Amino acid sequence: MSSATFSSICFDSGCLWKNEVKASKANKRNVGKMFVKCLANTKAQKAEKAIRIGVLGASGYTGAEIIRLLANHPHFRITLMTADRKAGQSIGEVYPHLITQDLPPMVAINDANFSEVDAVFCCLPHGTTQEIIKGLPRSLKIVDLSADFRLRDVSEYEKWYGQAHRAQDLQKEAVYGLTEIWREKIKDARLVANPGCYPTSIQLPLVPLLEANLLDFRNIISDSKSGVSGAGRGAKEANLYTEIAEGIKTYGVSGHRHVPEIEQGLSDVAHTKVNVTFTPHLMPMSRGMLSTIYVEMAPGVTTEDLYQKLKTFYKGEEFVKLLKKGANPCTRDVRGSNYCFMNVFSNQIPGRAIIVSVIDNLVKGASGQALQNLNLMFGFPETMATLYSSHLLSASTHLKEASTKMALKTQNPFLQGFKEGFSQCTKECLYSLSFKPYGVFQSSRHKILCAINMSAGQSDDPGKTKFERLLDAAMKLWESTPPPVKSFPWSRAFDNFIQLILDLILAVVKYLSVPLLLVTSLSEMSYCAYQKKLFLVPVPLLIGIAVAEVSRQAAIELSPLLKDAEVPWHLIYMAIFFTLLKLAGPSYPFWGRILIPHFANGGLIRTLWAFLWCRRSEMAPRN
Ligand SMILES: NC(=O)C1=CN([C@@H]2O[C@H](COP(=O)(O)OP(=O)(O)OC[C@H]3O[C@@H](n4cnc5c(N)ncnc54)[C@H](OP(=O)(O)O)[C@@H]3O)[C@@H](O)[C@H]2O)C=CC1
Ligand SMILES: CC(=O)N[C@@H](CCC(=O)OP(=O)(O)O)C(=O)O
Repeated sequence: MSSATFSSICFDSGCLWKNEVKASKANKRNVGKMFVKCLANTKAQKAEKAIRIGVLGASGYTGAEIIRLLANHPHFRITLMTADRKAGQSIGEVYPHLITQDLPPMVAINDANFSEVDAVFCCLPHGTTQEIIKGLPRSLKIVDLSADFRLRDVSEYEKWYGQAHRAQDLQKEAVYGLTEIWREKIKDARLVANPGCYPTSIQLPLVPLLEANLLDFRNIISDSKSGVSGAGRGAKEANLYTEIAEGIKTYGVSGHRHVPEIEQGLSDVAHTKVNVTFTPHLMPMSRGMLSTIYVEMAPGVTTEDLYQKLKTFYKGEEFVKLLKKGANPCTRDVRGSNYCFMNVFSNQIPGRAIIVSVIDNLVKGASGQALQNLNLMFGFPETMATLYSSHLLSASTHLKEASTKMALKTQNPFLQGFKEGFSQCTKECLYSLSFKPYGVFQSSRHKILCAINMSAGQSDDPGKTKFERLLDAAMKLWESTPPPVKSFPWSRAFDNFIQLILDLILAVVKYLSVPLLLVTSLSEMSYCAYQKKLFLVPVPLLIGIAVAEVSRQAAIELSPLLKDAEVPWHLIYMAIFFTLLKLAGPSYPFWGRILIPHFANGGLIRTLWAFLWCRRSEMAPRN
């Protein structure tokens, strides 16, 4: 059951995109030689710069999710994929929804050439993973999705996983990858142990509360439910459709191997041994996870305190959202996305509260969080290729803050790209983010189409039938259009249009900035002349040029990627700084007015020179 359902969901979300790609392939054949050559060059340039990724266990569920997400990543390129039973097959044979991706065939792990990769996602069964990771070159960055490096105490590992740990040295090096909690450590890690899905859904709401001493750490109960894909794709009798459908069951009631992981994570932040009663349930659904957590509050603490704590703790987090009060988190709303939605409820028993969290076990519970982590390890924004608003229609009904953000993201792909690029660069400007309007638009459109398709296919929302009819009508209209209209490269034309507008803006800024700078400097010089200090002007001017040059070099030294970045954020910040300094000119005291505007002019001259004239323009369309 699980595999069939899973594949069909993946196919649902991928099929429109597949048609898009098919269409664009057909279009490509129609464009002139020059354009093809230009595209080929761009592709080659991109390939040259890309970070090469290996997906070990690509034929499994989490491997397939990594591949789906990486399709939208501007810097990671899959160059190696391994499988066991399915070695030798292409990814399209194993997962039809991934058929359009241009990827190498899967090879057996023993045939893998690890010199072809810079980093790996290890999506292998626990136990197997330790041996394999032990044999990998030390130059590789690794995100391990299995449980093999999650428990610091190797005797605990042996107790719960039934075998001795065979890579104890590596265990010491591993950093636990619950991104929102340990992101500073993850940034510097070489080996990240990605958390289990249940531990993710339980720790995300509890960590802030335990850290702030708001809970009684001896009295935590989590009743958690998982979709069947949590058990992997391997055939097991217990996971047959007939065994799962129309029923719910508990398993691992007296002890599940995620208990020590959850207790380790919670004890770390509570600074005392935390015990948890944890009961997992298997649900008749292919993906999704819900944890209902019963807690005893510390004396004097109220449900409102818990709500406010979570609200402040996760303020500004892209992937962890506290719902508005009273709203029930639902697995369907996070399906296919990297979100964790949560809420806090009061209980009629005084001193007790109930917390509910939901994730998609394959995304935030596995591959999405893994990609969030590898992004961090390479200094990229966590949201790169992980932003995927999954359930367009129902999410907005009760998600106050997140919904507006999501709506903005899905309805205005250009704004989404801009926001993603700008805010992340502001936050993490160590590395430049490729601000590629083409790629942003195309990948966002892919996301929208997937989201629309998923919503239309799976939603119980009343708007569904109306929406489906609308979609049908649009499809029919499209079908009846004459072939020349259909084969016209609409998407590329639109992309070119956007690029043209951006080029125009840049040209205007470029040629307007010179006269503006000249005119304003003249007025500043006339003030100096009036005060009989004109002879001093070259001094601050030259100092300004020198300071700008040193700052520019320092920024490139700190982050070499800035040199070839498509958006030179360091120069933009410098230009803003010098402009503000200059604008304040008339309000400076006497000597300030004589010296500072000319210093700013010097800085601006050097910055604009570097930005507008010296930089190689790489704004070429993404393939
Ligand atoms: N599923 C989930 O929700 C989550 C899973 N995880 C963890 O992630 C890891 C992968 O899980 P998942 O993708 O679900 O598992 P799957 O069973 O779906 O996939 C396992 C993958 O590993 C390959 N494989 C199996 N045995 C070997 C071996 N001896 N040597 C080399 N490759 C092998 C399989 O190849 P082939 O198919 O060709 O046999 C397949 O590609 C597991 O450790 C799991 O515990 C973590 C969080 C959530
Ligand atoms: C439904 C189901 O079987 N789920 C799995 C958990 C999946 C997961 O997170 O597993 P890892 O710890 O292995 O990474 C289980 O309970 O064992």
